[in-house]
Amino acid sequence: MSKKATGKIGVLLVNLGTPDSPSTPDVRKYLREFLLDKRVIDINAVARYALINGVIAPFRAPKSAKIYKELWTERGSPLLYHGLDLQKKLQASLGDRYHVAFGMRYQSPSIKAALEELREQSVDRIIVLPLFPQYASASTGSVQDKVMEIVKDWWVIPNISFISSFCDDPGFIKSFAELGKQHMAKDDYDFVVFSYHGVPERHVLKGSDKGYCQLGACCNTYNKRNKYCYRASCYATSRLLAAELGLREDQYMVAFQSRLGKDPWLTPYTDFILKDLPAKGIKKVLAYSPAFVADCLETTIEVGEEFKEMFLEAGGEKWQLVESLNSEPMWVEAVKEMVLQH
Ligand SMILES: C=CC1=C(C)c2cc3[nH]c(cc4nc(cc5[nH]c(cc1n2)c(C)c5CCC(=O)O)C(CCC(=O)O)=C4C)c(C)c3C=C
Ligand SMILES: [Fe+2]
Ligand SMILES: [Fe+2]
Repeated sequence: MSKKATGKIGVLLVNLGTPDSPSTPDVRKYLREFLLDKRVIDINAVARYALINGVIAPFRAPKSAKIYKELWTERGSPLLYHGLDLQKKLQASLGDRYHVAFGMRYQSPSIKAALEELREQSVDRIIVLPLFPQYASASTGSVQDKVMEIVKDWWVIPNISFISSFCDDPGFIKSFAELGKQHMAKDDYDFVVFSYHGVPERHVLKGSDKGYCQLGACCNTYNKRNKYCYRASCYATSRLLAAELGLREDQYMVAFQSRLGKDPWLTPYTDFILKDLPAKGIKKVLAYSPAFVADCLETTIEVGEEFKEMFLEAGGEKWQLVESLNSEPMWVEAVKEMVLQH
């Protein structure tokens, strides 16, 4: 009797990317690659190059380099070492039938090198998991774009599938809720802020299914029509986390951070709303950053330090960041389950 040939399954974990070092030239190199991506800055190529060369490279890069220096540790950038830790632990948990590789959309290790590593292992098929819970063209879409650009040149193209969104994945929600509960067990909080990385409103409207998403009540449910709407996905994650944490609707809020440029981005802006909270009697806030599954500049510095300072200055008493999932055992098991179920 013939035995069906079954080889290894490749798993490719991808995160956004980070500079190779916090020096200004390395940060500039990173920002250039990142912001020249037409899925990130979706304006015409001439204007995009002018923006990068005229503003980002000379002015933004040295400012960002200062912040990266604060973030940097002995192991380097957290986004990178948490990714490598997750890769190792997931490999150990999945065992020999799988080969787990890790790549970054920008800078290193590259997606190309990670895909070559999988090719070297003669994998039968590849499951790509962009490490962004909520689908956005600027994050998940860009990873999909890059993977396809690379494999289209291979002579033999393996079966490739993408886990494009996991904003409502039970393991993701449970693991993140557990981290919040640990803080709630140690102190009483008045309020929870779910602060997501923002995107320009235009990005959401461009991805809208035949005009379904209008930046309003359309995001109050998560359904077939808005499955890939970033805003709807952020609200879906928040509702599920709130339910798991036992929060009433008046005990939490969804907001968006990290605007760039003058176009309207998703509102409300976190840095605006947090200043109004103390006057409403909200003095102790637990802050989640659920657009990220690894700590990085956006969580540790922006939410954990900058927003904290603003909140305390506005009369707040405590602002506590819920650290990210990183390579927490519950999260490793949740990722394993996503891969096995896929
Ligand atoms: C959640 C996923 C992300 C989306 C969506 C996203 C969109 C997006 N980002 C910028 C501009 C910047 N983002 C920066 C940092 C950064 N962004 C993400 C993820 C998403 N971005 C991560 C994980 C990080 C942190 C990386 C790290 O090294 O720790 C930065 C650089 C930092 C800075 O200079 O402030 C910029 C710039 C745009 C324009 C955009 C969508 C249009
Ligand atoms: Fe970003
Ligand atoms: Fe919507």
